[in-house]
Amino acid sequence: MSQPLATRAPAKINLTLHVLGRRTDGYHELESLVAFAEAGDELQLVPGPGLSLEVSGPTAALAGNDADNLVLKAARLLAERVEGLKMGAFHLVKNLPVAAGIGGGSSDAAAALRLLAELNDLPLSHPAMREAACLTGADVPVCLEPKARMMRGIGEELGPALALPPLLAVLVNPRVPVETPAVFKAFGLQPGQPLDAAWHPVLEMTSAHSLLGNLKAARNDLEPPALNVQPVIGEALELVARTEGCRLARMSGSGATVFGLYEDSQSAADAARSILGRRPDWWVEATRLR
Ligand SMILES: C[C@](O)(CO)[C@H](O)COP(=O)(O)OP(=O)(O)OC[C@H]1O[C@@H](n2ccc(N)nc2=O)[C@H](O)[C@@H]1O
Ligand SMILES: Nc1ncnc2c1ncn2[C@@H]1O[C@H](COP(=O)(O)OP(=O)(O)OP(=O)(O)O)[C@@H](O)[C@H]1O
Repeated sequence: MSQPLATRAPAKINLTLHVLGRRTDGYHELESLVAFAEAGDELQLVPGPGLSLEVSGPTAALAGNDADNLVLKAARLLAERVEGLKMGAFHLVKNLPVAAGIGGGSSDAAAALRLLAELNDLPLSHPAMREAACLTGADVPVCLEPKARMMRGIGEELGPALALPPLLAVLVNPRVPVETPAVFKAFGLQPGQPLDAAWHPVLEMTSAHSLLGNLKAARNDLEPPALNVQPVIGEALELVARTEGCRLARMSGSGATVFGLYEDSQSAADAARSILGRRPDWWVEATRLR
């Protein structure tokens, strides 16, 4: 039997997210500074005939039918574009909350593409790889090489990888799923409607302190509509903002996950402990962002 290949599918965090308008096809033009956490799912591929998926882990039951899993969708889309693509049996260990604004399914799909690239000696920059990523979902391209960068368009325009200063975060999810289309709908733009919301920062990467200054001047435009869809997000934001040493509390993606940023790992660890003390049933992770 061939050796299994393995990779981690880290949570995606939208440090900023500005909506620039709605295209006539209904999708929204975005501008987002994206980073990645240490927390994530784990994906393994045992090379062999055919394509299959087994899912286990704490949040496996919430991820829907295996047949509809984005891991299989991405693999099929790549197989349609690369003749004789070698595949195999995927095993996904699902740790991340589902429908949580941290791109769990997208990161899993991107991880599947990375493993197939490795197995087939394909570069990640191969056009078939990029196409399969875009067609799987808007957040998949940025997850393909999970490093901090600017993301534009509907998610397909990626800036160069950025070396972030140490950013210590706490991720908090109230374990309430929030569906992305419902939040975009609540944002309320008509197809074809532009918005004047561009954010062209000169990112200050020399220290966490200076980058935090940039981040504070930005927003997540999906926060107000997500709060309408799921008011518990407001509670999570308040709880995080009130922790000792919290420099910024914001929602990621379309929610409901909220992150707090801290200048040192002790403050982040203390904040995570304090939030979990108050909400023992919530998902809370202290993590560095890259
Ligand atoms: C909000 C973000 O998480 C920010 O990173 C992403 O834009 C969402 O990415 P995603 O979940 O991978 O999105 P998809 O699965 O491709 O699309 C789900 C739905 O979200 C809406 N959608 C998504 C991305 C985008 N730029 N504009 C949209 O309007 C569309 O209604 C679409 O039907
Ligand atoms: N591998 C997967 N992990 C999680 N959900 C999956 C997966 N494959 C398909 N799904 C489906 O995708 C939907 C969105 O789940 P996901 O966790 O990716 O959302 P999200 O974190 O809000 O994503 P995003 O931040 O990209 O909007 C769920 O309703 C789920 O049924």
